[in-house]
Amino acid sequence: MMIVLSGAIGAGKSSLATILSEHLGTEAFYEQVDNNPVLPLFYKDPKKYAFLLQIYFLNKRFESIKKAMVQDNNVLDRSIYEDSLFFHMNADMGRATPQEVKVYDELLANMMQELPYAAAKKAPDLLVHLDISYDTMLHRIEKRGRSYEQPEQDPSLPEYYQQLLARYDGWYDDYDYSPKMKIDGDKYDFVENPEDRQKVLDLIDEQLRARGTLK
Ligand SMILES: Nc1ncnc2c1ncn2[C@@H]1O[C@H](COP(=O)(O)OP(=O)(O)OP(=O)(O)O)[C@@H](O)[C@H]1O
Ligand SMILES: Nc1nc(=O)c2ncn([C@H]3C[C@H](O)[C@@H](CO)O3)c2[nH]1
Repeated sequence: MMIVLSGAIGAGKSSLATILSEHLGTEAFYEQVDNNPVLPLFYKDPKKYAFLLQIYFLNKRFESIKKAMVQDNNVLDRSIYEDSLFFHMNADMGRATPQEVKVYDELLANMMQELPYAAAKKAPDLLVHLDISYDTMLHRIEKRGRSYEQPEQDPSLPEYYQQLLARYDGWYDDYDYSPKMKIDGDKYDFVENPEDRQKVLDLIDEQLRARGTLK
């Protein structure tokens, strides 16, 4: 069983990946963040580092999907499809050249052809999208405390975060690579509240059962 989690910055993907993989007895594969040497550079100088960061993420994402595919059962913290959302938004903000966008899009398409699920041999069984409001996003970013993500470091970050959330709405509506479901990340505190955690797990189990993925 392959489950993919999606959602904006601080939506709770890593937290839910841990909870869900423990619940299902599967393995969690996390996005490389704290050991990512390019991410702090990007936040300091997005124009200079947007393309390099994107290549870094694409490479790591591909590596982690390849590892995940070896196991039959896994939970992936963020999908490869969202990387492109980030990059195109940054490009529209003037942080990547049209040539960089072309190279990235072609490389992504090439790499996707190598993924079994891209070839429709094995799509994810379910995409679980964590939907959060702007206020929740800021609160969670503060709570987690990565210094380079804090709005005090850069007054343009609130606008960046708002744009990202707006793009995610359209992205989820258009996503059609696999079955999908949304979880209200404002409503359910699955990190601190055991009752909320159980409700979220029940909602996901229900979707997996309806599709015969979970008996
Ligand atoms: N549903 C929730 N209720 C309360 N707190 C939450 C919830 N989800 C996440 N958090 C808290 O918000 C912070 C961010 O969560 P997490 O790192 O899981 O998000 P993420 O989606 O993986 O973020 P990113 O994409 O930036 O890596 C953490 O401090 C976590 O404890
Ligand atoms: N520019 C850019 N492109 C991506 O593909 C991408 N994927 C994640 N991130 C940033 C968001 C969080 O700060 C942090 C953790 O998700 O990494 C990205 N940033």
